[in-house]
Amino acid sequence: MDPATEADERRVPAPGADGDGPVLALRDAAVRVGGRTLWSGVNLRVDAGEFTAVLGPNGVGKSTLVKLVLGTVPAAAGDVRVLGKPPGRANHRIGYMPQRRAFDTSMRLRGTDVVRMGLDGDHWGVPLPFPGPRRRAARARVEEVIELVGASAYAHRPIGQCSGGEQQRLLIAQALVRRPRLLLLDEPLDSLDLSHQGDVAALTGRICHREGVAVVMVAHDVNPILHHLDKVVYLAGGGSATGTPEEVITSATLTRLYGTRVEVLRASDGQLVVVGRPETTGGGHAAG
Ligand SMILES: Nc1ncnc2c1ncn2[C@@H]1O[C@H](COP(=O)(O)OP(=O)(O)OP(=O)(O)O)[C@@H](O)[C@H]1O
Repeated sequence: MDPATEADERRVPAPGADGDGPVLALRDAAVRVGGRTLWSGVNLRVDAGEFTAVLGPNGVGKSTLVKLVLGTVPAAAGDVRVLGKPPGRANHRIGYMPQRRAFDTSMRLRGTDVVRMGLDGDHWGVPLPFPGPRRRAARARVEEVIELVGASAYAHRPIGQCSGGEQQRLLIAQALVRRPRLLLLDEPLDSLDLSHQGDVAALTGRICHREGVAVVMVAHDVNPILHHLDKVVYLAGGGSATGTPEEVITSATLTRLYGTRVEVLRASDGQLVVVGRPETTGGGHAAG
């Protein structure tokens, strides 16, 4: 970590302590990629300690919303603020876990090395030559965050030998190691079995609500995270709906967004099933 970054981190106030401004605010935002508008009119406010899901069908532009927040895709319209600044200016306070990161079974890097990379930035696998006290502080923070995500038992193993769920926990630890105020997770539940989905969802909910980190998670299926969520932004048909899951995942709202009759059913175990979405080929589909 360079000295400027370290100084920045010392200045990082407790969540909510630097005024009442939102961690993330989109007002009438739109994005264009490859010459076409993916979505427009998106409004979203995320505060410290709030867990928000970005939902919608494949290819609608969920990952692009994350890239907009990171400043790697520009807004075509509207206003976007991240910790009060234009996108890209506060990235050192954002923990980002991109979509579909998997490690080859032959990968020799240990889990602790992968977490440590969150501190070392671009120096993949080559720890920076920190002087003694900073090296000790870095090591302590890596251990702390590994404990926070419950990965102590396997963090010293080569990451290629960890299961998908274990790897996801270590990647969340990597995203958390610099004490971000905003955590952006792009489909972290993808390719996990149901039990691991539940574990990672609960872990994310705990980090968000107990540590005060704002979380924005792209999800294909809302059900594993439903009970932890404060808010959803549902993208479909070039538009969006934002609100609590109960407000947004309804037959009326999704019918309006998709422009065709869509029905939301609630199973006896509380799971949501969306029937009749345009890309749905079978009898039903988990909500998301
Ligand atoms: N740089 C680019 N140039 C052209 N098209 C792009 C670019 N980036 C993304 N797209 C297209 O924009 C659309 C939205 O992509 P995005 O990855 O945001 O969707 P998504 O909702 O996250 O999809 P999925 O659920 O399948 O991951 C896709 O059709 C994609 O091919």
